[in-house]
Amino acid sequence: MTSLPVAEPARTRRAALRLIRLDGRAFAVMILLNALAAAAGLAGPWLLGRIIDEVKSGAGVAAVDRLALALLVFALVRLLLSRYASYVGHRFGERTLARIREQFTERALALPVSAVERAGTGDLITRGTTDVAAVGVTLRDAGPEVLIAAVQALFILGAVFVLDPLLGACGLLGLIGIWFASRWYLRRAVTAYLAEGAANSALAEELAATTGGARTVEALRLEHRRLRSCHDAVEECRRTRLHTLFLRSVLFPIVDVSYSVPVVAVLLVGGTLMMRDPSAVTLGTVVAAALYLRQLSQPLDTILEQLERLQGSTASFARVEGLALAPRSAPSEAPPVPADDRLEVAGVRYAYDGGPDVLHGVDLSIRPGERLAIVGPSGAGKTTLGRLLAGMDAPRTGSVTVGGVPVTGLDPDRLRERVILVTQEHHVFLGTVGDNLRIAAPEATDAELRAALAAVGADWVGELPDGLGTDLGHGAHRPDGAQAQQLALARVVLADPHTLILDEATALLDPSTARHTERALAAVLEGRTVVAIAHRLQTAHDADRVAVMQDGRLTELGTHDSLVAADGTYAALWHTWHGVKE
Ligand SMILES: Nc1ncnc2c1ncn2[C@@H]1O[C@H](COP(=O)(O)OP(=O)(O)OP(=O)(O)O)[C@@H](O)[C@H]1O
Repeated sequence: MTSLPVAEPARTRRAALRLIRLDGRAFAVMILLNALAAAAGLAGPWLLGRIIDEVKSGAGVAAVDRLALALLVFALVRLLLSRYASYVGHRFGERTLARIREQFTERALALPVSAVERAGTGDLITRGTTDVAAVGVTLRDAGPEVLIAAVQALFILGAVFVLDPLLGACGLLGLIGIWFASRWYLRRAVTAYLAEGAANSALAEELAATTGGARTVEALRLEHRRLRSCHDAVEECRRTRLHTLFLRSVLFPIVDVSYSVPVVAVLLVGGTLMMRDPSAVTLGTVVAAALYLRQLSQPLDTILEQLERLQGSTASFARVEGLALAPRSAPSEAPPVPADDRLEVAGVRYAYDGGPDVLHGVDLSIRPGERLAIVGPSGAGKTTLGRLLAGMDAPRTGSVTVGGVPVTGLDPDRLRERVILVTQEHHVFLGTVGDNLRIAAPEATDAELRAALAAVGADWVGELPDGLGTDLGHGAHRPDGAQAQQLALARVVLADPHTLILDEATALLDPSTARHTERALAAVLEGRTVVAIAHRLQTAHDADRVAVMQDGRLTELGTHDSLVAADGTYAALWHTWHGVKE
């Protein structure tokens, strides 16, 4: 399985800056308001210092009252400013998250089917849900909180330096412990938390597999083996959790002690200075500086707490942004128009994900209106050729063209009008019956939808409470396998392609469903070019021509009768199958 790309750090940074620029005004207002709130917060300790000095110098109650009132006013101003700042910040976060979601949906829809198939839909879903949500939380909470805390910490340190540069230097020196401890921690935390997350996922997977397959486990007496693997998974969870706990148990005590160090240093140095020369520094200044440094623990705590989250969501954002690096399916400018409906395969070689070639130079010309069956042993390359014919993948070398134009060069709408691959997977989308059908023909009228449903024998739609307007899916009408297939085939009728690539759509169905589908299919095939990847030789017998594939090569091509007469591989297959039938 090949994962979808992940953006490298420089690209992730550029994308983040682009998002900020798109809502630059709100971002600037948020920063400004936070800075003002932080500045208002600085008044508290300074005013307290002033009160102490006023009391010491014997000033009256009125002076102290004035300072106390100012203290109250600044506290109120700070509260209002920071409230408004977080309101602006949250709005900025939600708008940006909406932008990321829209961009993600756009990019996901532009991905070629082959890229999603190779990465597994799980990867795309995790990026679209867990990763986008993690980025959202960061944008709304962690990001602004860290910014606010950083501004506050800077202002507080600045204030101590303004009060007295020597006391400021003492405060700064006291913080060195935090700097080293957090660097030590952050270097190890990412891997440790990733390992813990992976161990949790593995345990969940083990438990789900054991409970989901309980009957099989019981029938095959696998209890001991399952218990052992669950036990191993639990043990790994414990081990990784203990490691992250150890990291925290080192960091937090050091940080807690380090918060007190600058305060103690300021009190010691300030006290010594005062005793030596009372005019050098006042008691109020020393107390204010100590209070400031005490206040510093709050923003620093926030920064440390959120840094981890920021690291996690940076990884998430790199995965979300990585989608931009995936190949896009639709060609952008002036898509070419096919001259006619002839499908040509010329010198096609194909390899999955840089592996060995599984098609080794296939040439095939399919006439409009013809029915061609492709047969061959399992792994011969029939499905791969079918996917290339339907434009779901491009050949490594050689070409697959319709009317002279490469099928992968057609835009999706035009390709849908030309070639459609019909497989056994029939997805029913959330929405009404009409919505499910209009995917293939957005402009179709209700009458056209009904005609398509009638063509595939989907009479059941007429009996639904709201007909075409009936909701399908959870909590609404849930179509069974046969009905889902009829909807898929009605979509094909509506798209009206001239060529159908049929991956033996009925081969894996139960007999009653298969009967229904075969009737519907016969109606759909009428008047079209059909390339059937045949698992049953009856399909080959009924076709105009049969192509035999072996080991990625087209080894025989001709009518059923001529191939039987030629007495080659097809004849042998036919006789074996016929023999088995009789
Ligand atoms: N997604 C994939 N990744 C890597 N190799 C693949 C993939 N799908 C098919 N192959 C390989 O390509 C070769 C051709 O497979 P393909 O499915 O086209 O054969 P097939 O004739 O359709 O077989 P079957 O009748 O079993 O469906 C096989 O060797 C198969 O293992």
